[in-house]
Amino acid sequence: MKQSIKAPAKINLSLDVLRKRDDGYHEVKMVMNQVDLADRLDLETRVDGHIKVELSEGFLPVDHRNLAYQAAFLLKKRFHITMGVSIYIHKHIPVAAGLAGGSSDAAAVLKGLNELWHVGLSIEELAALGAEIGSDVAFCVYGGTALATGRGEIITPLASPPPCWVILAKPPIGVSTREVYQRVKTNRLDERKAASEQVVQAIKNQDYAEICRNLSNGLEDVTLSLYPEVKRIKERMLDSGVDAALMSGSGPTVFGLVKKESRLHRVYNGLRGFCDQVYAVRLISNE
Ligand SMILES: C[C@@](CO)(OP(=O)(O)O)[C@H](O)COP(=O)(O)OP(=O)(O)OC[C@H]1O[C@@H](n2ccc(N)nc2=O)[C@H](O)[C@@H]1O
Ligand SMILES: Nc1ncnc2c1ncn2[C@@H]1O[C@H](COP(=O)(O)OP(=O)(O)O)[C@@H](O)[C@H]1O
Repeated sequence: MKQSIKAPAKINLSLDVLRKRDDGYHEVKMVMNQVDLADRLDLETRVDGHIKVELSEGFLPVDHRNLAYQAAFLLKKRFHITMGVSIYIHKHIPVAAGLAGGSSDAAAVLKGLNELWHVGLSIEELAALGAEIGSDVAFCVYGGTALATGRGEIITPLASPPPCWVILAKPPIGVSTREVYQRVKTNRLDERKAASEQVVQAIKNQDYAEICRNLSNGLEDVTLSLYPEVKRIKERMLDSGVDAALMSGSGPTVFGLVKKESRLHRVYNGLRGFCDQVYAVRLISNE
């Protein structure tokens, strides 16, 4: 049995780092939204019980270090599945970019194998399993737009924001999420607490301008000071005429929101001369 499934990237419209926890993670509050830049995964069941991962490009491990492999392995072990799976990942999302490409691959495998292996788990159960793989996987299982709390694994679905274009610019560096969290200054956390609430409210009101005014990421200062080229891309993005710009997750991808399609080409072309990986995509709406 075969299945082809999309694994979309995400952006963080807000990311409040509330406090450091005793388990080493940080308590966060984030508004996340998927965008239509996606990997595609072809899954095919195997009777020999093995899990095999192949990739369209050669820079990622295909063994237990691959998050797609981990998802299949976890489901197989937890539910004593005898079948195996071949997973072919057509990689389109830049890696270690703050776009949750790996997490989304893991979520797609969980959802795909839940059907192909007839496991019969609910979305909540799949998200709980996903959280064992990484903090962003639960959101990727739900998809669309959501508020994420805890270490990012407690998901409350939200209405979709008003439609707009999203320009993504990814500088040619990889960022360690762990390092960025380690460098966040905890004494500045409380004053940022309100940003996600404002974004949630603006989404409820379908107020695009208010969403733009409240974009905020508590990890941005850390990555911008470590990598000045990310700061330059954000400045360039703002100069090019986007409505608002912010770094996604731990970076280094910077995204800009653009309402008017007539402005999109100018923004896109302005950034293309400056950065090799630029994408013009849309927000994905909740079904
Ligand atoms: C920053 C965010 C925002 O959406 O995304 P990315 O930049 O990775 O896309 C996430 O919080 C990243 O989630 P994810 O990439 O799944 O992180 P994990 O694998 O769970 O954790 C990697 C490391 O980041 C740190 N970490 C992660 C999540 C969290 N709430 N607090 C943390 O301190 C921990 O040191 C952990 O060891
Ligand atoms: N299928 C996968 N796709 C992308 N990255 C993966 C995958 N499996 C494991 N990884 C590892 O996960 C880490 C985070 O990747 P990714 O999810 O793309 O970035 P981010 O967490 O910044 O959004 C990378 O260091 C990468 O080596």
